[in-house]
Amino acid sequence: MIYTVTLNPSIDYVVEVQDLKLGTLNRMERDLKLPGGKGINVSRILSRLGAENTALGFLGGFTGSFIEQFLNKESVRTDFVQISGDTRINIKLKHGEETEINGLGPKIGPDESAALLHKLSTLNGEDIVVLSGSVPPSLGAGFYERLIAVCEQTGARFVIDTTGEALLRALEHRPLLIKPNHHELAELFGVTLESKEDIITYGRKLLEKGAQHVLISMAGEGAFLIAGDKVYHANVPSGTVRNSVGAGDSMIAGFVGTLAQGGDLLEAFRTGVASGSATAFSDDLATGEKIEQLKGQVAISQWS
Ligand SMILES: Nc1ncnc2c1ncn2[C@@H]1O[C@H](COP(=O)(O)OP(=O)(O)O)[C@@H](O)[C@H]1O
Ligand SMILES: O=P(O)(O)OC[C@H]1O[C@](O)(COP(=O)(O)O)[C@@H](O)[C@@H]1O
Repeated sequence: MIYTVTLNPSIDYVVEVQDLKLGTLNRMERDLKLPGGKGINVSRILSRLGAENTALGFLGGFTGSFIEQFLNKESVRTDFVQISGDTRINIKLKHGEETEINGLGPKIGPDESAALLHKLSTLNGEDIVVLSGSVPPSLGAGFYERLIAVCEQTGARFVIDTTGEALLRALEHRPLLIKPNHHELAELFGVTLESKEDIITYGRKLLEKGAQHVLISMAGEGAFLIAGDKVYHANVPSGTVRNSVGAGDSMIAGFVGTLAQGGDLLEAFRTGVASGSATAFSDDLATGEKIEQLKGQVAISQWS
């Protein structure tokens, strides 16, 4: 079973405004309320791809109820720890470009965090845990390491989608997969990446530091998969971008979901890229049909 962990879920409030003017009244062209948070996005796509999974994490307040009800309507299995605080709202402002304003998230108490750790302690070596998204400040930056320690005790493999120090610290625990985009890769090493060769050089360093598989996504520029001594490149299908929120999570879901269902590495890479692009071309996350439709347009070549 795949378990996604969203420590800091969100209602993604997608708002479209023409000619945004700060400091004055603007009226929305359209708005959309969606369940969000990286792990939840992963679970929604996994379910649409037919990959069995359970969404874990923290939910609370009226915002948490909205998310739980939305996921249940989509038959996404959930087992969230109910908390006293309100789950946050993240604003996704579309005004020609995309501006995101993400909330900090609610306070998580010690009993609440202990309840999540207990849920993870019941897993086993057949399971995959996807740790994804920001950590609410009250849990502390080291909380991902506590979750990883539980995975190591149970034998569950883990995927982590976070950035900076938390990602670097996770590498020595041999994550099954990490997926920084090329900007996050540059920030990780404090360098400017001038070429695709630079991206590969630094992507390989993540493998040397312990990651078993490294996906480097580059938005509309395609993606690299680095595994063992091989590097593969995929182009992205053509299409019109409608909402790229959740594209990275969709890519992770496509990759992990395919592996979990017995697909090989390149099939997983293909499905991951198709899932990311299909979401970018959708208002909400991609449907399974749209992902299948785009898979045929993903060309993969061995880079080295
Ligand atoms: N503009 C785009 N055109 C086509 N596909 C896209 C676009 N933006 C994202 N995608 C797809 O989503 C994947 C992940 O997107 P990216 O923006 O790199 O991740 P993240 O959301 O983690 O930053 C890409 O590899 C690609 O498959
Ligand atoms: O676009 P991505 O990176 O795939 O993730 C989008 C998700 O991440 C979020 O922006 C949350 O990100 P953080 O957890 O890093 O705050 C959600 O609002 C949204 O659903």
